[in-house]
Amino acid sequence: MLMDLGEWNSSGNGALESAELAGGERPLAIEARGLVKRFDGFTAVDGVDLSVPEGVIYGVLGPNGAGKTTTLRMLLGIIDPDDGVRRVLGAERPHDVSHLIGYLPEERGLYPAMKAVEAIAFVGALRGLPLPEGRRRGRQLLEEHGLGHAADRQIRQLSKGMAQQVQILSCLVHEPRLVIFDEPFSGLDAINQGRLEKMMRSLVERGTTVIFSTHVIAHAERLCDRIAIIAGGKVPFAGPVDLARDRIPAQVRLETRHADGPWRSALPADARTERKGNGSAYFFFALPDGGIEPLLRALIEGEAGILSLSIERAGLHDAFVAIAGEAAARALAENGEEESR
Ligand SMILES: Nc1ncnc2c1ncn2[C@@H]1O[C@H](COP(=O)(O)OP(=O)(O)OP(=O)(O)O)[C@@H](O)[C@H]1O
Repeated sequence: MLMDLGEWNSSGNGALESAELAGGERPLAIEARGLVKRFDGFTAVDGVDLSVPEGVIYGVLGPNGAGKTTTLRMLLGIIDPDDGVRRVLGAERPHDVSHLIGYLPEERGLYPAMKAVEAIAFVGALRGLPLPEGRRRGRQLLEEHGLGHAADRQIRQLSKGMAQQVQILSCLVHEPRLVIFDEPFSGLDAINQGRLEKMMRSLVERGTTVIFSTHVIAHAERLCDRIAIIAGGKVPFAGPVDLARDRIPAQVRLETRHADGPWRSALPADARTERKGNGSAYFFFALPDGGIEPLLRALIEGEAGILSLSIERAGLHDAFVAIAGEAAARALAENGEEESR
């Protein structure tokens, strides 16, 4: 049964998460609680909570089949959830605010016979923008993004990447407050990926909220203020990128003049060792829970001869693999249990 957000918030637990994850006083562009979607008995999305503050770039990360597109479609009102609630730009029915939203679907496609500028104006018209204004803005957008030469060419005459860029611009022509891009980088070359990143940043500078899904973590790491990781239809992590990186310990790389000594007992038992010919050694291990200071003390007192020491925080890629991998394995095990019942 669907509940409303007020009801959900008063349950306590969710209100806490919402305040924690939304970051300060910013109003939320999107608030979703307990979204569930089933297809023929298969649960594709299984209780997704999302809080996206206005004016940020928010990444929805997940492996193939994780439930990203299904979640985005529920937020847009393209499909309805079987359970849970969502509020988009303050509206409980996403269709009421569709004129404020731009959307790039995972399946690309503009009418092949349309000219680029007409295609942009057409998408704008679907969002309530008068066609002549759509044509004017469309031409301007194409010029601004280095595609002025393509304005009067049919979509079928453009390369796949160019057509995708035109479609991305069509999402912006009505100057939406919220843009949802499903896998916007796939199909673009490295130069155009860079341009798209720049465009996303400038949208946010103007106050637009940008949500995009991806399985290319580097884009999210460069762009996002906040992310949600979806795996197996659930959200094992939602929040600031740094918080995700902190989910796995930093890696320590230590080089000592001596390879052995009583100080070795201060190193984690699973430290990987590489001995060098001159008697010195490298050690690689996860930063211990107690931090580096107790270890440093032992190394200094034991005269290990520290030659170099670096502590590297985990990248988002490694954090993603750990968080998503664990969640996907859990979902698989739960599904197996359900099937065997
Ligand atoms: N209309 C549908 N009918 C049946 N199953 C569906 C439908 N849409 C999605 N699914 C299933 O739901 C699961 C989640 O799909 P979804 O497209 O949301 O994943 P995704 O995270 O976007 O994946 P990808 O990164 O591969 O695009 C998949 O197992 C998919 O097969």
